[in-house]
Amino acid sequence: MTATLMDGKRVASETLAAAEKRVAKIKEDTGVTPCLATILVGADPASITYTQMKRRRCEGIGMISRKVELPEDTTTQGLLDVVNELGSDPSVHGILLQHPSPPQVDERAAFEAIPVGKDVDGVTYGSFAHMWFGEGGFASCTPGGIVRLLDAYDVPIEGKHAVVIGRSAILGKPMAGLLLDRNATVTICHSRTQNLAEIVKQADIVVAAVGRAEFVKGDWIKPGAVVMDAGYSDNKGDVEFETAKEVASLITPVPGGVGPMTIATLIDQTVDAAAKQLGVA
Ligand SMILES: Nc1nc2c(c(=O)[nH]1)N[C@@H](CN(C=O)c1ccc(C(=O)N[C@@H](CCC(=O)O)C(=O)O)cc1)CN2
Repeated sequence: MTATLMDGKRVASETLAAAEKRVAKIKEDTGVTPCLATILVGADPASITYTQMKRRRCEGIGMISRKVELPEDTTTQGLLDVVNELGSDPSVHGILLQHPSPPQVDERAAFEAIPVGKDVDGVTYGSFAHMWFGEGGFASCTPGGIVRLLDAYDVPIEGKHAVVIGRSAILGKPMAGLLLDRNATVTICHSRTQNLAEIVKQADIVVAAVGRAEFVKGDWIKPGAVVMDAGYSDNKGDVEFETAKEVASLITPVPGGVGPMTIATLIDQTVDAAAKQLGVA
């Protein structure tokens, strides 16, 4: 069997096309243009690329992108001042703080300064709690994008065994919560899990979010399983793609799979936030 590739680029551009129509309608109804503020602290090359991509996608669908770039030596208080100002600015509907921040910054404190209604990146305790309790709220963007991609390919989730490899706050943990909310039976594994290969072998849906290139081997995959690869380091996935694609039924490539869905989800959630704040939801 050779797997069908899940085209995240195509699904992301469909999501953005639908968001563009909603942006035009919001402008027509309210005279206000939805705005996402992106905050980048320091000059990590990958983070520069990702924030540029986010801003371009915003502008490409007629939204305003407010660019905030802070120096590498920014203090926690300096960052909090910026986040608080954006949080109380009614012309800003969503706030994204690019992760990772430099080590001297208390990134958690900065995330928590984002008002939940503007947390379109789904990084605050409040957003996580809403999601975990199945009460909606903004999803962390990569897990949210993965669920959207599964839906776009009509992958059944309910009752299926989903194995999530990775337990980070913006990836593995929210991924497990979103799949649980869709009635999957979820197992969370990580780099210290014993018998990892045997557990992955039982999965109908595998989400690789461990942050290590080609960590998940093709011979761990059950024939016919759906493989979602959330890895993004140096355009290499967390799954050994060449061997896994011979066993899986559906698989995401890197690049062109989950990555584009992360950004499309961020933009779509910003449009949701703007509509809600402007009373046209
Ligand atoms: N505040 C956040 N920080 C980070 C997040 C996040 O969701 N919120 N996720 C990652 C990085 N990331 C977004 O920020 C991200 C990574 C990769 C891609 C992507 O589209 N990759 C492309 C290839 C990119 C290229 O051509 O260079 C792909 O997979 O096709 C989007 C977003 C960490 N930080």
